[in-house]
Amino acid sequence: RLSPRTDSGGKPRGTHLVSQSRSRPLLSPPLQDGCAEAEEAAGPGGLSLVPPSLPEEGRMDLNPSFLGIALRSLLAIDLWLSKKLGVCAGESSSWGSVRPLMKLLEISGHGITWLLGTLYCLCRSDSWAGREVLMNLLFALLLDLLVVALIKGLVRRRRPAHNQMDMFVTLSVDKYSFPSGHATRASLVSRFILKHLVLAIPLRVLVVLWAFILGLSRVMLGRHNVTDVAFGFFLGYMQYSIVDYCWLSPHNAPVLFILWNQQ
Ligand SMILES: CC(C)=CCC/C(C)=C/CC/C(C)=C/COP(=O)(O)O
Repeated sequence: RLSPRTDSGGKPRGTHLVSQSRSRPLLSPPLQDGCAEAEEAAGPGGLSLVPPSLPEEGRMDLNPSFLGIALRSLLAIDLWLSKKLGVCAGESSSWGSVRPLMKLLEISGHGITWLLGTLYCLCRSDSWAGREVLMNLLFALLLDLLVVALIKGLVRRRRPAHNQMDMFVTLSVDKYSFPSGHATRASLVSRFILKHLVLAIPLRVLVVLWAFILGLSRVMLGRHNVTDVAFGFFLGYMQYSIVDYCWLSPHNAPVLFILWNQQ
């Protein structure tokens, strides 16, 4: 049933759907007391104009904002595309045979791999310059874990239904999918490497390719929706700017470097 939406002065502002049934609403929560009269006034099952006494919960807006429509459309496209691209989500999926390779890629971008690798290199490093870069990489990785955990805990977006939760070592917030921690790490680390390591062009291309394929593999494995990965890339890129801005050096963080030197 359609009824006019009114402002506080009783002037019509838009149109709402009102539930047909009082006991079991079709599109909205149960109608409250004030709505009963509105239903009576509407008569049996027709299009009608009712008085402005409907509570907000009993209405469904039929003229949402442009932003609302755009966001809903984006979400629908995101879910549709993510499902289509989730070709390695299970062994029986169309690309199920490449799943082990995708899981290998997953480990290459895992937090533990990068933390342990950086700590190992830090222990082996015998130059101040090397130690400075690695100390900042460690800081970047920890910052990334913290930021991603905070956002995942706040947003609480569920992982896609077709995902199998068989990931290598996860934190409790990793049951959520927005943003992709692998994507943030991939873009943060690759930007870091490109800035601080002197590499030949083919190796630089390989670093960018690794980050891109790692992001894509998250969707192909069914771990994430496309928007989780896209936002993850953006977030990781921005996180590097924070690391660059707060760059730790023996001048601004002498204690850190002296302590490490005594290990
Ligand atoms: C120091 C410390 C808290 C280490 C924890 C390392 C760890 C277990 C990180 C989890 C990495 C992970 C599985 C992230 C999830 O990635 P998504 O791409 O699936 O969001």
